[in-house]
Amino acid sequence: MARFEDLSRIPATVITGFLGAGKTTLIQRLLENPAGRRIALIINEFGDIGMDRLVLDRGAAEGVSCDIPGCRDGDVVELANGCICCTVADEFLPTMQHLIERDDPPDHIVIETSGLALPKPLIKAFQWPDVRSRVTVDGVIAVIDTPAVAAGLFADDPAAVEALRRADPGLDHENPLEEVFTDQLQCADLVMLNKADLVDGPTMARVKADLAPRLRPGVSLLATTQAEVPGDLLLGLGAAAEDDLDARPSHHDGIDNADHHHDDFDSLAVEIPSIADPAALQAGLQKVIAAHGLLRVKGVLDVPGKPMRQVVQAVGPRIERYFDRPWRDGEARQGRLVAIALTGFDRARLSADLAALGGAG
Ligand SMILES: Nc1nc2c(ncn2[C@@H]2O[C@H](COP(=O)(O)OP(=O)(O)OP(=O)(O)O)[C@@H](O)[C@H]2O)c(=O)[nH]1
Repeated sequence: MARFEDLSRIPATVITGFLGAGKTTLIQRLLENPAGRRIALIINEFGDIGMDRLVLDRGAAEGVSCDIPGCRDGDVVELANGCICCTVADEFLPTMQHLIERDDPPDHIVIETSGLALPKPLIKAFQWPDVRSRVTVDGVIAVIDTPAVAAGLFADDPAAVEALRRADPGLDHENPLEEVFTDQLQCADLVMLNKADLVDGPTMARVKADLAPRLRPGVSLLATTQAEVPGDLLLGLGAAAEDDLDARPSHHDGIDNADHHHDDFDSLAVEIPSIADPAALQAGLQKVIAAHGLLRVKGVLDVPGKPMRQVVQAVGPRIERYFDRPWRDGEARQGRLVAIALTGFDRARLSADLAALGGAG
């Protein structure tokens, strides 16, 4: 792949990847080690609730900055109205325009798409004349949850998928997870096989061998743990993806964005009272995740007597908890959990089950 810096335009890196694959982790790495670049970040959330801000916004004013060294006021912009590809005109383009017209424009723009977003409509937005003259898509990075892929989470009936693929990569899959996953793979300039620590060597080799034929020619697969990768490798790919859209097939080529299938997924948030025993909550959450088939849970907890808030992260059945930062002065110590699942779950029951976890601790 040609590497060049088009100095007349600001490079933008689009980070895609299914829910919980490690996109936010990658962004933390990039912001901590920006390789000398001033990076502006656009975050896109699924649903109304800014979940990633929970992780990234660790200290500063709401949604405008974070406390990672080098991150300036206004460098983090959050688009919280659902799928970025549906809000391009209303939210994304004005945000881009604002960033590039600043007196001190960033050296690089990083866009984290929601784990359920199809990347191609977003890249198409870079063809918008005002944006195209000032910004180029330097590269599309797909972050992959390797253990989830190894466990077959995204697989439809393999024979049917294979037949579809041979016939037309733009055809719908039966499984909406597979559909999002395939679109993200086919749009990528670089694929990170993240969570390498959770699979053994032969499994990683198998996933690599399975995915390689599904990528566009020349796209590399990179095994990573905690999205650890040199910033220089990610930023500066020089892909100019907006000029190359036809080579990136999508399930929704030729389909009006308004029609696309984000209604396959839904989110729900509940407030959780102070929790003295987060381990008990975790055990309960494990059961709720299994009972409702939740794809992703993220949130914060208030543990009485602790100055720090506790973050809860669940990707499928795997749950992580850690204290990330002190509650701020004047900040309500309010716990909350956000869950994402395939549409069709019993909202009332899930809501009750999650709320009941508040009694667990
Ligand atoms: N074991 C392991 N855990 C990881 C790795 N990378 C990320 N995680 C964990 O996986 C969870 C999800 O990571 P995120 O970076 O929030 O994932 P994301 O893609 O931004 O998730 P969404 O915002 O839901 O789309 C967190 O608990 C991370 O700590 C890794 O390489 N190994």
